[in-house]
Amino acid sequence: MEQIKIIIAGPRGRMGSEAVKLVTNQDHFELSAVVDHKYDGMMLSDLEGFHSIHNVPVYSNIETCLQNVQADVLIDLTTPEVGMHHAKTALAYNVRPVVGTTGFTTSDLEELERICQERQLGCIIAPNFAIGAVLMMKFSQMAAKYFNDIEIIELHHDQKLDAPSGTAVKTAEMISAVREEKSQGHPNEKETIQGARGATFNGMHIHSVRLPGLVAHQQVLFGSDGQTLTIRHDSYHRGSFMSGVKVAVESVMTQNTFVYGLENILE
Ligand SMILES: NC(=O)c1ccc[n+]([C@@H]2O[C@H](COP(=O)([O-])OP(=O)(O)OC[C@H]3O[C@@H](n4cnc5c(N)ncnc54)[C@H](O)[C@@H]3O)[C@@H](O)[C@H]2O)c1
Ligand SMILES: O=C(O)C1=N[C@H](C(=O)O)CCC1
Repeated sequence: MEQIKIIIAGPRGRMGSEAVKLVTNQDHFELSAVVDHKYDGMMLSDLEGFHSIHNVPVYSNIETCLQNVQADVLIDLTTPEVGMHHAKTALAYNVRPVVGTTGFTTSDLEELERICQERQLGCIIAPNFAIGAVLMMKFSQMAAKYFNDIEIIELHHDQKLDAPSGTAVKTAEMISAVREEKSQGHPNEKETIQGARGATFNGMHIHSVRLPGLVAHQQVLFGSDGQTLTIRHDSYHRGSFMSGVKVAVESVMTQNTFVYGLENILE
C-alpha cells in the first residue's frame, strides 16, 4: 500500500493522542509532524507521553508546518475555530483534511465544500468516527420513515465544549432528509423552566447530557401509537473512533470532493 504522510493537529488531546498511536502503529502511515498551540520548535519525543516517537517536529503554526513538511493528509482534532482555519490552510497547500473536530456551522461546511470544488481536492468531515455510531445514524434514518415523532438524547463527558454534539446534529440532518416535517408535542406546550424541551431541529428535540464518567453516547427515541423504538450507541473509550479515522485517511487519498459524514465512504 502507498505510504501516506500525515500531520496531526491537537496531538496532546484525548482524541489526538489516540490518533498519534494509530498513525505510528500503521506501516503505511507516516507521522510527518504535529501541530500544537504550545511547544513550537520541539520534537514530539520531548513531550510527556510521546518519548518513544522520534523524528516528528512540533509546529504551533499550521502555515509554517505546511511550508516545511511534505504531507498528504491533515488529521484535525482540536476546536471548531482552529479546525476550520487548519482545514482551509491545508487545502490551500494541497493537503487533504480529515476532520473529527465538531461544532462547525452550516456556513463553515458550505465554505469548505466550495474550496474543495475549486481545488478538486478531497476533505472528510466526520462528526463521529465510530462505525457503530454511523450505523446508529443510518438505522435512525431508516426508522424515521415509519416513525416521525423523534427525540434525540446525546450524552457526553463534561469536558465537551460543543452542544448539541456533532453526532446529534448529523443524526437530525439525516432524519430530516426523509422525515415528513412535523412540530412535535402539544401545540400549547409551555416550558416552565427554560430549556426543558431541549433544542429544536426541524420540529425534533435534542437533549444534551454532560457528566464525568461518560465518553460518547446517543439514543434516538421514536414514538408512535402504543409503541416506542430506541436506537442507542455507546463509545466506552476513544479507541472506538480509530478504525474510522484509519478508513477516512485511506479514503480521502482517492477523493476529489467534500465528504460530510463517514456513512458516505463506508461500503
Ligand atoms: N469525530 C469523532 O469521532 C470525535 C470523537 C471525539 C471527539 N471529537 C471532537 O474532536 C475534538 C477534540 O476532542 P478532544 O476530546 O480530543 O478534545 P481535547 O480538548 O482533549 O483536545 C483538543 C486539543 O486541541 C489542542 N488545540 C487547541 N488549540 C490548538 C491549536 N491552535 N493548534 C493545535 N492544537 C490546538 C489542545 O491543546 C488539545 O490538546 C472536539 O471537537 C470533539 O468534539 C470527535
Ligand atoms: O468527545 C467528544 O467530544 C465527541 N464528539 C463527537 C460529537 O460531537 O458528536 C463525537 C463523539 C465524541
